[in-house]
Amino acid sequence: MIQFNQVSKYYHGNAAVSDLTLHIGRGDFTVLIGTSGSGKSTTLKMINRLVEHDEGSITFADEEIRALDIKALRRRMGYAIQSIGLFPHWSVEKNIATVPELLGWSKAQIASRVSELLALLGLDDSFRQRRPHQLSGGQQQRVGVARALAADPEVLLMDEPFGALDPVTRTALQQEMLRIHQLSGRTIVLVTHDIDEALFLADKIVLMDGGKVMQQGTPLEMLTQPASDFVRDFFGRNELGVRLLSLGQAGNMARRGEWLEGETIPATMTLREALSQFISRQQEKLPVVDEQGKPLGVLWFSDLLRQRRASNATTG
Ligand SMILES: Nc1ncnc2c1ncn2[C@@H]1O[C@H](COP(=O)(O)OP(=O)(O)OP(=O)(O)O)[C@@H](O)[C@H]1O
Repeated sequence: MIQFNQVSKYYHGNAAVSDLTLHIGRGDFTVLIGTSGSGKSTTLKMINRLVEHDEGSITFADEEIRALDIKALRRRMGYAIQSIGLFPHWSVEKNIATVPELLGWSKAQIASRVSELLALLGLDDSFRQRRPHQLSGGQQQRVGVARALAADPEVLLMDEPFGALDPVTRTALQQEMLRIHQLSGRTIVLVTHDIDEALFLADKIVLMDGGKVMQQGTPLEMLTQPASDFVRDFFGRNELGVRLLSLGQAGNMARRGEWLEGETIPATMTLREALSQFISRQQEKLPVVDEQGKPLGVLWFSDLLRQRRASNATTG
C-alpha cells in the first residue's frame, strides 16, 4: 500500500533518513521503533508530506505521493500525535468532526459518526459537549485518536499517540487500538520507542538507527532471529524470555478440559500479564475464561516457565 524506495531526507546536509526502502502492506499494523533521533518521526511525516523527501520515491496505492494533491492525500490519512493538538475552544464533538466537516458530510451523518467513535473509544455521550481542558490526558488522547479515525481514512499514522500516559491508561488504549485494527482492518503505522508497545501491537516491526532500517520483520522474527548484535541488544538479551511472553495469550496455553474455582483471567491476557498475576496471587494455576466469560481451561505456572526456558534456550 505504501512503498518507500531508497528514500533520503537531509537537514542542513545531515541525513535524518538515508536510503530507506520499506513496504507497508494494506491492513498491516506496522510499528517504527528505534532510539531517539533515529528518523522514525521523519519517516512517518514523509508519508503524509508533512516532511518532503529529498531523494528516492514514496508511493501510496501505486502513485508517487508528490503527484497527488496534498490536501486530498492528507484526508485519506488520519494522523494522531502525542501532543494531541485538539482545538481548545471547540467541543469534543466539533474536534472529532473536523475532517468530516471539511468533506461536507451532513449534520446527521456527523452526529452518528461521533457517537460511534465515542463508543468505540470508551467515552460516553456526556463527553460530547465538553472542551478539551475538561478532560483527563488519557481522555484527550482518545479524542485525538477518534478524530484521526473520523472520516474512515485508508491509513492511520500515529506518532507516539500514547506517550505521556500512565501505564494503566496506556495499556487500555493499546488494547483499544488492537481491537480497532482487528475490527476495521485499517492500515496503521505507529511510531514508538516503547519495546513492549511495539511487540504488543505490531504485525511488523521496523527497527531504525541513525536514519537507517536495521531490521524489519514480525515481532517473533525480531526476537528470535536478530540480524545483528544491535538488534539483539535493542530488544534485550536477558529479557528475551519475558518479552516473548508478551506475544502469547493465556487462552492459547491454558490446559483444556481442566477447571478450578477462583478469580478468573481472560483468554486474551498476555502471558506476561499472567506471569504478574501468578506472582501477585501466589498461585500455581489460574482459571481462564473465553470472551463470553465461559470456562476455557486452566493456565499452569509451570507451563509458562517451561515456555520461557525453551525460548531462552533456542535464542541463546
Ligand atoms: N526540522 C528539523 N530540522 C533539523 N533537523 C531535524 C528536523 N527534524 C528532525 N531533525 C533531525 O533528524 C533526525 C531524525 O529525527 P526524527 O525526529 O525523525 O527522529 P525520531 O526517531 O522520531 O526521534 P524521537 O524518538 O526523539 O522523536 C534527528 O537527528 C533530528 O535532530
